[in-house]
Amino acid sequence: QHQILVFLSYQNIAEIAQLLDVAELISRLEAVMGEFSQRGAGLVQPVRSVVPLQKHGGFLGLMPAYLAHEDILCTKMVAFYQREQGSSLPTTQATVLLFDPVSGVVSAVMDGEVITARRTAAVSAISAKLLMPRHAEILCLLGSGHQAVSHYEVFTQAFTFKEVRVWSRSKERAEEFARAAGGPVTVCPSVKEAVEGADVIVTATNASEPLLFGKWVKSGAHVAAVGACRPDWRELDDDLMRDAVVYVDSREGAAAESGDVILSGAEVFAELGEMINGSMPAQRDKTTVFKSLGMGIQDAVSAKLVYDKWKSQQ
Ligand SMILES: NC(=O)C1=CN([C@@H]2O[C@H](COP(=O)(O)OP(=O)(O)OC[C@H]3O[C@@H](n4cnc5c(N)ncnc54)[C@H](O)[C@@H]3O)[C@@H](O)[C@H]2O)C=CC1
Ligand SMILES: O=C([O-])C1=[NH+]CCC1
Repeated sequence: QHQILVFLSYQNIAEIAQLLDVAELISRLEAVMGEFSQRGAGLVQPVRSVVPLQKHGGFLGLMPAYLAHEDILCTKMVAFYQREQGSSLPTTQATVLLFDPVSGVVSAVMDGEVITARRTAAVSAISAKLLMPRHAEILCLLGSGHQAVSHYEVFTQAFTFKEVRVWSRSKERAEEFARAAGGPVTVCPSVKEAVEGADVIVTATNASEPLLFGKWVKSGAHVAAVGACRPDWRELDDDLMRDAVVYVDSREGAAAESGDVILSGAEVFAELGEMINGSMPAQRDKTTVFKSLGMGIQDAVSAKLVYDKWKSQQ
């Protein structure tokens, strides 16, 4: 009898978090990103289709992927919105469907919150591992929402920093973030003060105008830019985009969706996967930007990890 895993309640979100081990996830993401950048026939992932919800200031993104070698068929549906400050509605909500690729039958329906948060931070951590200064001491997080939290968790698990800073539009939110963090976090009153001297900067905001300016960024620093996923949204200014060596998760994705890339006219140097598979170098000594947009293959390997771990416990 066919059994479908349904992980959609609040309790299930905690279960997914328990099943999705960060170290395992990083290793699976490295493998799939490296394979993606070879553009072999074994991996099918169209650029995300995005349906604008103009009336509501939102978008619905559809993110299918098929990984032939591991026979993983998956799609994520993610709704994301630009909310007024203080709105109680969530900005990002996702659901992940995993299929049996032999029959096409759905094998799992999962809430996508943990998968989206953790796999995005894990991909940023891979970029930082390859591109941040060798003796990085200061991590700076811009934003204090879901992605900022997951980046804090994954980065402090993967690396050791002497200082972690956070800046957020709302000082109260930044203070809440610092209180909830598992270690000391300095709350900074401005973006400038937060980023000055930082070795690694994560931008994880819903901004649509640049908030991080190149003139504030230390030479040689690494920026993992996670927000601004629409062609007319920005987090980074032109100076930073043009002066830094720019890496992306997918060249096609960046050309279609990244306002920071499209509007600055910056050249994309390489994909993260090209560094992983050795076809392009990691320019660690330069100032670097990793522009992340999110990919269906990342959700697919994450969902498969959760599913396999759950199955092994049945
Ligand atoms: N690259 C990727 O794979 C993914 C990217 N994202 C993007 O990451 C960003 C953050 O997502 P979440 O943490 O889930 O959202 P969230 O709503 O939990 O947090 C958003 C943060 O941005 C801040 N913010 C909102 N508008 C701002 C503005 N105009 N200027 C400065 N700060 C502002 C908020 O105060 C909050 O700290 C979003 O842009 C989202 O679309 C989300 C999922 C995956
Ligand atoms: O990859 C993803 O899930 C998203 N990227 C931008 C908004 C959601």
